[in-house]
Amino acid sequence: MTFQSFSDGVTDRTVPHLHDPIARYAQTSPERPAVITGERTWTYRQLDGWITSIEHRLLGIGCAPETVIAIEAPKTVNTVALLWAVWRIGGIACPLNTRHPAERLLTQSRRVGADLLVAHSENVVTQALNESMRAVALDSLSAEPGETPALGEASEMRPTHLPLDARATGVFTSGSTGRPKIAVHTLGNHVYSARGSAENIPLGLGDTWLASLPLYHVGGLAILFRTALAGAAIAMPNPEASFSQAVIDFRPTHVSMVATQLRRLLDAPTESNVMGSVSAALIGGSAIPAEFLDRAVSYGWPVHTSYGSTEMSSQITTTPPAADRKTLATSGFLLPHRELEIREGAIYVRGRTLFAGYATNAGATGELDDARTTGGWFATGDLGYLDDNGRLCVTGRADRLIISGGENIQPEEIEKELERLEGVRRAAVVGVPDEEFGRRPVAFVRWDSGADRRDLVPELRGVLPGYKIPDAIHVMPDSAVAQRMKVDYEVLEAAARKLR
Ligand SMILES: O=C(O)CCC(=O)c1ccccc1C(=O)O
Repeated sequence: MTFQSFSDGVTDRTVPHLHDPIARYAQTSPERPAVITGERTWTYRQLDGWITSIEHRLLGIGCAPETVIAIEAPKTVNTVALLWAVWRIGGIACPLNTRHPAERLLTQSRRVGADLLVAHSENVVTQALNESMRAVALDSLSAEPGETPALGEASEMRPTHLPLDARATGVFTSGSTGRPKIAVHTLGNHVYSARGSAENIPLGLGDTWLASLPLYHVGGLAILFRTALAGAAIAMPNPEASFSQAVIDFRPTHVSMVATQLRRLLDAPTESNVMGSVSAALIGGSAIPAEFLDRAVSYGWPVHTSYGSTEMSSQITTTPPAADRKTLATSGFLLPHRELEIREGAIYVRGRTLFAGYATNAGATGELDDARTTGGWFATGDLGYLDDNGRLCVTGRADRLIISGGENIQPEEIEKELERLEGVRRAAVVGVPDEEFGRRPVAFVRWDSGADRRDLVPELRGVLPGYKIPDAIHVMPDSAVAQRMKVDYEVLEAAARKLR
């Protein structure tokens, strides 16, 4: 049994309140940019005033501490202002995936126990009202006040201390299979996540973090907290703009991206110096194929690889600035305010960034399923180890492990090798029942357009032991691939059985 534990070294007593960072910067550096869009810049003073006006509208329609507010809203400055207003009144914001159809949005609003649905789409508001749900249009609620209040006026109206142990968000986890769970975070979870992040990736006055991830994912929300705590600015790209265009337009100092965005950036017909303004590119969400990492490193891009989860309020481990190639191949070092332990090859975590629990049928305010084992540890479901230097190496998901003839096969390892081969855009490996071995791996690949579609088995033989060579390699059906190249393994398991 491996047993290694890192403490965050924090010995101070829990600070129960946070001085609202936007109100604070509105006082101390009112003219500093808080949000930048293609059209204009909002200063901390202007954003603070805007938040205050939304706060009053929310209070005016009966919202109070612990009110659950489901939000269907695009990634815009209005949504940022709305979110901070919800946190100011002590509400619980549940941002919904805007790609879902209206029916699903209403179901999700019910699941979080929403007292109010704020929706960008008129159709969603109408349908909600038809089903006697309380709903209001984003535009009417978060319209910018006609006149921005004079300096200091806004923040003096209410106490601006936010309780860190209050529930602040309910986020739908993007599990690869099954019904998404609702992870409920406290405000303190997000705040300590941001503080630990800042100790590894410096962020300060004058910096700009591109809001390149959806606000309904924890990685998008984390950008709000990191920038607000640092007095930095968020750049809100036009929803139609590509990632590379947004980087060119805003010249941000910081970006967050998933592997697909990194790949698009590498493939974009721009020069390698597109990242010239960027001092930190945080890459998370999944493992990054070695080939992309190599190219990014060869361009000198300041990448940070990371391992995080919704339940841990984004990053858990991250590589430091200017890490060498070997370190970047790992998920990096444990950040402050988190603890990590490996038990029998499985990754357990706890600490100040660990969420409050999953919402049960009682919604985001009710009793939570706190999902912890003894000692407050949370099983991430991921497998991995800490290397001799204390860097985390993630090897795969526990629930995807294929046991074949008594041997453990981590499908992610085969996927990684397949994706390294010329012309393979995406690979997915699933286990299928087998009389002789119990289970055997079967692979699916998605080819690049114009790729030489060939038998890949001989190439795999050079890099994998025989028992890890898939019994078959099929072309991935379109029905198994969702947005962002996310694969539905359940669809593939069914397909693999049929194809046998
Ligand atoms: O894996 C997860 O669910 C969290 C991923 C995440 O938050 C993230 C994803 C991509 C880029 C940056 C981040 C981040 O940790 O901020």
